[in-house]
Amino acid sequence: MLYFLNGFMGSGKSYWGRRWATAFDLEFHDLDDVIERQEGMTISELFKTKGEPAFRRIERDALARMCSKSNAIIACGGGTPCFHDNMKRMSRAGITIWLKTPLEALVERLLPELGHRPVIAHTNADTLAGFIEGKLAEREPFYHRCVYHFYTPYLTDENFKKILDKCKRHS
Ligand SMILES: Nc1ncnc2c1ncn2[C@@H]1O[C@H](COP(=O)(O)OP(=O)(O)OP(=O)(O)O)[C@@H](O)[C@H]1O
Ligand SMILES: O=C(O)C1=C[C@@H](O)[C@@H](O)[C@H](O)C1
Ligand SMILES: [Mg+2]
Repeated sequence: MLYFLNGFMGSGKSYWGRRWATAFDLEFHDLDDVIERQEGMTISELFKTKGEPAFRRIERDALARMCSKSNAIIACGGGTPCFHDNMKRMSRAGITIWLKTPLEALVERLLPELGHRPVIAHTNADTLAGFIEGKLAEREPFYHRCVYHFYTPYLTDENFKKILDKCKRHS
């Protein structure tokens, strides 16, 4: 089975994905890392040199390739479910999970990282929270389409294990 972790930047997709893959013996793929390796540049450089629409096409194609894997956790990019037919594709290929994180935690985690995240690079300590709030309003309808919603302050390994066990019972 394939498990797709979705959610806003800084919600912990890479953190939990890596951790659960190790704990439950699954492959782990981080879509942003896959793209950076393939393109030979960072996501920030990709946004600068090719622009966001080109990045979104590269992201769509990388996701499509991930969908042919099995027994893996895929940590998606923060915008992945919001572009092209990515949400539909993930829903068809496996289990979609939304990692929902409070605004305050996102601000605290993202503030030191502005330089590595092109979507928020233009913000600062005064404008980041407002910008995230607006983006979340835009993106939550997509995240809501995930089958499972995990509120990250209370998240444990056991939450993911329950999904794994359910999938095993149904396979
Ligand atoms: N439960 C947690 N405990 C401690 N640190 C955490 C936890 N969840 C996330 N973090 C930390 O918060 C930061 C952001 O998490 P992470 O990089 O996993 O987010 P992401 O959802 O993959 O973001 P992006 O979409 O930008 O790739 C990292 O420094 C990570 O180590
Ligand atoms: O939220 C977003 O749109 C993004 C999140 C990151 O994971 C990267 O995929 C990229 O920086 C875009
Ligand atoms: Mg990540």
